[in-house]
Parts: sequence; structure tokens; C-alpha cells
Amino acid sequence: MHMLGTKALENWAHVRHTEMGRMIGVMLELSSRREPVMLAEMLNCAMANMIGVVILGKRVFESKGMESNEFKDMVVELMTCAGLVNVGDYLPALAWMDLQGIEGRMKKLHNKFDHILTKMVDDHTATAHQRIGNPDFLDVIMANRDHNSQDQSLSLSDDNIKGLLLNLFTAGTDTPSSTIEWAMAEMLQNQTIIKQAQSEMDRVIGRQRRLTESDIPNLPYLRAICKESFRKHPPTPLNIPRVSSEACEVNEYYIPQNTKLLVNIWAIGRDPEVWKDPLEFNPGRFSTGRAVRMDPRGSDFELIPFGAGRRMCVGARMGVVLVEYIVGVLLHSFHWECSEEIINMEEVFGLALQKKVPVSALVTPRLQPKAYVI
Ligand code: HEM
Repeated sequence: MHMLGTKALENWAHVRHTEMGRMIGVMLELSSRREPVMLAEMLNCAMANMIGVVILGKRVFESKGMESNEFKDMVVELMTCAGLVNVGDYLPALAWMDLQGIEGRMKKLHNKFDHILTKMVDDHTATAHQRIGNPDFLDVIMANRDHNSQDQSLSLSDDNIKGLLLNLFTAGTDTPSSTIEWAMAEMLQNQTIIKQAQSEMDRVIGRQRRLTESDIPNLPYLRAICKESFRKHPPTPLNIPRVSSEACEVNEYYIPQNTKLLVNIWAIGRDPEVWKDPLEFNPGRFSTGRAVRMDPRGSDFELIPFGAGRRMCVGARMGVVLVEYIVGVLLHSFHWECSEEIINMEEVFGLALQKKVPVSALVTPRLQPKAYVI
């Protein structure tokens, strides 16, 4: 609730605003040198910092540089390995051989993450006295550590805490940034969409100031763009694998107990029986009829990028806000052009759906200079 509830989301809006201010500042610098913007790297860094400030009370990465690159690579490696079919899972007698080397890669990665997370927890412990009376998310969690908690049934081990941090940083950075990157890749190939979004923004906001989250309800075309990206490029294409705890029947299919189940979110979003011309990126499909009210947060089963039901994404509300706000700021603040002739739209399969070739684009400012000052 401290981080993902409705009230908390509103309270932390200033963090997202500041972080986006930094990001567009860096983009402005790149634009003045006519250097391309590598979107994925910058988005991951911004996203990790937004989460870092809420959880740890501080940014975790600089806007560019080795460390943020390495973190992004680690998250991508985690998502890729987690999506691989591991022979040992299906033939347990062979598991010890780790034939594809997946377990080895995961262990190596685990050590790297453990190093970063241990440092985060240790730094936080060392500065706890500075936050007495004003605890942040991690302080609240750490108050329930084994040796602190009054109620042992609620106590958390250091591993639990590091696992929670890892979950939030990995589940919360790559997913919105990949949805945004795909949206921008689609639009870079179709300037008409960019122009339509920008003219809506100019009408509603003007060019004197930056877009804020409170503008979003007045920008239906921007919201349609984001829904279209969630439909065509859901960042977790096969959801997170689930296991049936008891035998059941779904749509006349009998599912035995302990069956591993995957929900193909990607195929649902491209089902030609539901979506006309499903391979076309057409935000306009969300501007008319029933689709206008379609909500990607689990209530309309044709569009479930966050899953649905009790175990759906805990960060769905934050995910929608991040995607709508960031796509909005990017489109409102800059003119966009491809730095390559053709945009490669190939996907790399994993737990998360990455672009094989990251988006690289040239931008030029379109707002009054004072709008770029943080
Ligand atoms: C575009 C944004 C996002 C998308 C599309 C997305 C999608 C998903 C999906 C499909 C799941 C699995 C749900 C299921 O099993 O039914 C999930 C789980 C989860 N998400 Fe998100 N997510 C997004 C953003 C976020 C954010 C911003 C956070 C938090 C900061 C977050 C935290 C989590 C966590 C903690 C889980 C549970 C992981 C687990 O079960 O181990 N997500 N997300």
C-alpha cells in the first residue's frame, strides 16, 4: 500500500515528475549534439530510480553510464533465462547435468543481484537513524525482520527482504520500459500517430509547460496509444507460469492437478476473432464503441497485459500510470525521427518480450525552453 495503492501513487507523482525531468534533460543534451537516444537504457534507468526513491528513499542509478547498463543487462538476462524451456524441469533425472547451462547462468546472475541487494540493505541499515519518525518502504519492511518483529508469524528473513526488493525492481522496471519502447518503435514507423497525439496535447496542454499526470484523463488518444501497445506488445507474453492446485475444468477442458499452465496473453491480443487487422498498430481501434471503455487492468479478458484475477500483477495501477505518463512526456516534449532507415521489429522470446534491436531515435525539442528546466 505504501508504494502501489491509489493514494501512494498520487503521493509519489512528484518522484516520477522529477525523474522524467532528468531524463528529458539528458535527451535535450543529446539532441543538441544530434546524437541518437537509446531509449531502453534510459527508460530502465528512470524506472529503477523511480522505484528506488519510493523504496529506499534514493535514486539507484545515474542517467547514463556503466552501472545502469549493467543493471538493465542483468534484468534482461533474468527475464530471458526465466523464459527458457529447461530440459531438467521435464526430465528431473537429467536436471543435475544442467544440459543447457541455464542453472549455471541463473546462479551466476543470482550472485550479482545478491551483491547489489546486500549493499542496498546494508546502506539502508546504516542510515536508518536519519529517518526516525519518517520511515520509508524498506524501513517498514525491515521492522518486521526476524529479530525485530513482535509477531513471529509476520517476521521476514534477510533473504525474504532481498527477494521482495528483487521482485519489485525486476518486475517493475523491464515491463513498463518494454511497453513504452515498443509503442515508440511502432509510432516511429507511423508519424501520423505521433502528429495526432501531439496535436491533442497542444490543444489540451500547449507548449509552455511539460505534461503532468493530471493531464492524462484529458488525453484520450494518448491512452488509446498505450492500450494498443499493451495489446500488441504485452511485456510478459505467456504470463507467469501457474500450477493447478487441484483438478478443474475450464471451457470444457479437463485440467489435472499439478499441471503447469501458461496463459498466452500475446495471442489473446492478436486474436483475429476479437481484433480487426490485429497486426496493425492502430490506436484508433480504442477510440470508438465498447473498446473506449476497455480497461487493461484485468476486467476485460480481451486485453489482459497484467493478467487477471487474484494473482494478477500487483503493480498494474502503477504500470498503467508509468506507461501513459512517460509515453505522453516523450511525445509532447520532442519531435521524433528514426536514426536508422528501417526499424527492426523482431522480438526476443523470454519471460519478458524484448526488442531484438533496441530503438535508437533522433529527437528535437518542441516545447518552450523553460519547460525543460527541472
Ligand atoms: C507495463 C507494466 C507491467 C505489466 C504489463 C506487468 C505485468 C505483469 C504480469 C502479467 C504479471 C503476472 C500476473 C499473473 O501471474 O497473473 C505480473 C506480476 C507482478 N508484477 Fe507486474 N507488470 C507491470 C508493472 C509492474 C510494476 C510497476 C510493478 C511494481 C513496482 C510490478 C510488480 C509485479 C509483481 C511484484 C508481480 C508478482 C511477481 C511474482 O508473482 O513473483 N509490475 N506483472
